[in-house]
Amino acid sequence: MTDTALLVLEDGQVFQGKRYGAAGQTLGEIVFNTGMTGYQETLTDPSYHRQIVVMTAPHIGNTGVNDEDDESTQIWVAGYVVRDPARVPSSWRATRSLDDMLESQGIVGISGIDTRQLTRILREGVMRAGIFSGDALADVPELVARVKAGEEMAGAHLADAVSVAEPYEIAPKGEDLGLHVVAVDLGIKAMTPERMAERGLRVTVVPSSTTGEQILAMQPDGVFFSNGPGDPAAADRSVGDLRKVLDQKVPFFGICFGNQLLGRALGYGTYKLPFGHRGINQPVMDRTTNKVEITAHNHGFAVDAPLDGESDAPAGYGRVKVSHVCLNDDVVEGLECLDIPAFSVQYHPEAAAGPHDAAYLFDRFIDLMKGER
Ligand SMILES: NC(=O)CC[C@H](N)C(=O)O
Repeated sequence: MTDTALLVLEDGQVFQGKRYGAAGQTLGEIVFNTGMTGYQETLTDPSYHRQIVVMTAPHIGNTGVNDEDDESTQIWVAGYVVRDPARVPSSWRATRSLDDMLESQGIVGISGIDTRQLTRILREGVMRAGIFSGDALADVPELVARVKAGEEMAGAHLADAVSVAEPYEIAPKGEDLGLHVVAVDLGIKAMTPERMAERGLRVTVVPSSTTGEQILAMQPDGVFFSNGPGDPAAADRSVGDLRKVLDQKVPFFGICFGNQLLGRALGYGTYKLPFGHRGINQPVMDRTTNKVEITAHNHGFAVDAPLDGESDAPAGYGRVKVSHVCLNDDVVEGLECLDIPAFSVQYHPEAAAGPHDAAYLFDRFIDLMKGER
């Protein structure tokens, strides 16, 4: 079987490379990630469901993969595009090569791509794409037609496809603060409840289908909505569940998709960014302390809320402040409610992978639950 693979963009542009991971066909929205490290966490982040991920860092796989850094039980990216994969992985933590991990989970990838040129194209706007190798190769017009028949990310509701089937509990590690958080899994990364447990919280992770009433019946001290794939505009059910929590003034914290859902629950709109933020090197201003933090991002949508001053939540939850802003493009990166105990960020304080600058947000959640804000 030939090792040739083709990456085909919806606008008809074609890149030729070599099979990386499994051979076959995959379709998805093609997006780029600017992280220099953390490929294992990226691959297993459920928010990448249905996306083909291009790594802008040229060398991928250098440290192989290990048994500790998965952010969920499987790889979620739809396909993987790299420039120069490591031939010999080297790390004392590695248990296998990245190529092996991709292949064993049937993830179709491509290597040898000029990812710099590709990223310049995607900065004009993300689009649908496909990777084809082995038996899936065909002539280019046929492959473009398959790509165009693929699903769009706008309008996609994907949280239920990645969420857990049954609730599970994570016990506090170290000192028990006696506080219980119900964390709704819309595509949660493993490190998020872990960061809470490390601070002494008891966390019950529940499926995305858990209703607002069911959440409240657990009498939580705080409610958390996780990151997750898909278009927040298609998540009306979760917005309704969240409003039930906000109505009862139960302390709330949201990350990424959870931030977009808080935005929607407050009555703001969301919109699709031209190419999104993905990587572990994104500058964000915390407008409460005026400190700049370097943060981990993975989002293609954002909340449309007034940047300056306080605004009245259109859905009637009192005053809201945009608490964090991305310094690259002024995109809303955090919301803080001033009259109800709720806040959220668009980025990833759990930092897996990524810098730990934003870990204080978990402490803010604890303060909110203790009524100390
Ligand atoms: N990581 C996330 O939660 C992503 C949220 C949403 N799917 C987006 O792309 O913006």
